[in-house]
Amino acid sequence: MNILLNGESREYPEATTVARVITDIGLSGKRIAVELNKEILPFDRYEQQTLQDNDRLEIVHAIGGGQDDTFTVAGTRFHSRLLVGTGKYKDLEETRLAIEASGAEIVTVAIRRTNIGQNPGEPNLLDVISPDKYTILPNTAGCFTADDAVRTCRLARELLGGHKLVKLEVLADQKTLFPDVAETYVAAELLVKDGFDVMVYTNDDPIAAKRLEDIGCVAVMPLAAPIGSGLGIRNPYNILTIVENANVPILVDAGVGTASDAAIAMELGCDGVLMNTAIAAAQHPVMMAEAMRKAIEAGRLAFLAGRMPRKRFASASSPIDGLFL
Ligand SMILES: CC(=O)[C@@H](O)[C@H](O)COP(=O)(O)O
Repeated sequence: MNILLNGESREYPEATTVARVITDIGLSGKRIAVELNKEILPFDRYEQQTLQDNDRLEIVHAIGGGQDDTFTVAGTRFHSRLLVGTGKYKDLEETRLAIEASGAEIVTVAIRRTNIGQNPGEPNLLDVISPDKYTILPNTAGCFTADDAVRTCRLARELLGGHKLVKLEVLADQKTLFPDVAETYVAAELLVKDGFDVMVYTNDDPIAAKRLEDIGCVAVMPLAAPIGSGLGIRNPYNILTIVENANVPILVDAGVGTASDAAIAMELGCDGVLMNTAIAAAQHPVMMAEAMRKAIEAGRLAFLAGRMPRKRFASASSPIDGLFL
């Protein structure tokens, strides 16, 4: 039988249990949580769970602030579930400090608006955000057609020496900056055929999200609200449906305004959140970057822990049943 362990295929000659896989990879005895086919099995509840052919098992070390709680995009594992942009900062030093405080490992760069080598002689973002330290995620912000977006990704690939991971966004109009989903499909198909690993920005529409996954995108990134609006998650039920249907990482992208918005995205089961304005436009960007890092970790842990069911009526916090009064 075959299982997918943290995104990698693993063969077993016969049916096996989660406990056996954990022993095989040297983690027995540790307090961990696992995700089986997107469902969290916290702590010790997975032990005797028998795996089926093609089950997807993610190992999640939840204890200790998510130190080893990783997610995988295009075969690379990342510890930080917070992805950040580089626009709207006062200067490059503030950009550097905020990104450092965010703990982000993936940093997105608008190729049409940021110099990463295409304008020699001008300040180069890569001098402060080094590709040796961060995974640079070129994005196609400012592209309104599939052709433009594909051309921009190819330019990024040249500038970054064969880099395959890109964030595709094809926008429909200046006022809303909502994605043009039809053009996004076309661009995604062309880029996937051309060998790119495509993380794709889209509406909070479960049908569009699934279609982009089927096209071969390595991650799907539904908006929380319009880019730069800071309105937070407008449609949590759609985000939840997208997460439940997905076989690739789902990252909320755009419209987050403050730390609680980021935590809600994580509590809904998203794999991560990408944001820019909420940090860069805060009164204290570096402080907000740290708040966002903590919110992402707290939201993730709350998701793993599993929230209590909502109830319509009260139930006493200190039950007296069984007490002799
Ligand atoms: C930086 C980037 O890629 C933006 O296009 C992204 O969508 C972020 O949006 P916010 O600025 O609303 O966080």
